[in-house]
Amino acid sequence: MNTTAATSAGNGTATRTGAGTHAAAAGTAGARTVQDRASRGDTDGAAKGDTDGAPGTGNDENGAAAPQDAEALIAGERVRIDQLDARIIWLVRERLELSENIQRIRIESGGRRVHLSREMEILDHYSTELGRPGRDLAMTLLGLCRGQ
Ligand SMILES: C=C(O[C@@H]1C=C(C(=O)O)C=C[C@H]1O)C(=O)O
Repeated sequence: MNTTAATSAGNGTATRTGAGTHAAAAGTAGARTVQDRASRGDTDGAAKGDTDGAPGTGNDENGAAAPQDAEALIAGERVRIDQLDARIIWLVRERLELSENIQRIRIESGGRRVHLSREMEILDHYSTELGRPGRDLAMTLLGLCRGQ
C-alpha cells in the first residue's frame, strides 16, 4: 500500500508539502470579503470616493467603491482566489492518489477498477451540495481519478 496516502487517510495529516502553507495563508486572512475590507476602511485612498456623507467608507451613495479602490480590492481578493485554487489543486491530487490506491487494491484482489454504486453516491453528494454544476464537477473528478 502507498504509505503516503494511508497516512493521510488515517489521521488527516497532510503529507504533501505546500498545502499547509496555503491553508495558513488563507486561514489567517482577517477580512473575509470585499465588503469586510471596505467597511473596515482597509483600502488605500478610501476617502476619495466618499460622496455619501458617511466619513471613511470610501463608497458612493450606492455602496460602490471608487474605481481606483475597486481595482485594489479586486487585486487583493484575487490573491486569495489564487491561494484557494492552489489548495483545491493540492486536494485534487491527494484525492487522485487515494483513489488510485483503492482501485489498485481492488484490481489486485480480483475486482474491477470502477465501482458504480460508489460513484453514484459521490455524484449525489456533489449534486445535493452544489446542484447540476456540482454533479458535473464530480463527473470530472471521477474521470480524472480513474484515468478516463
Ligand atoms: C476509489 C474508488 O474506486 C473508483 C474511484 C472512485 C473515486 O475516485 O471516488 C469511486 C469509485 C470507483 O469507481 C472506490 O471504490 O472508492
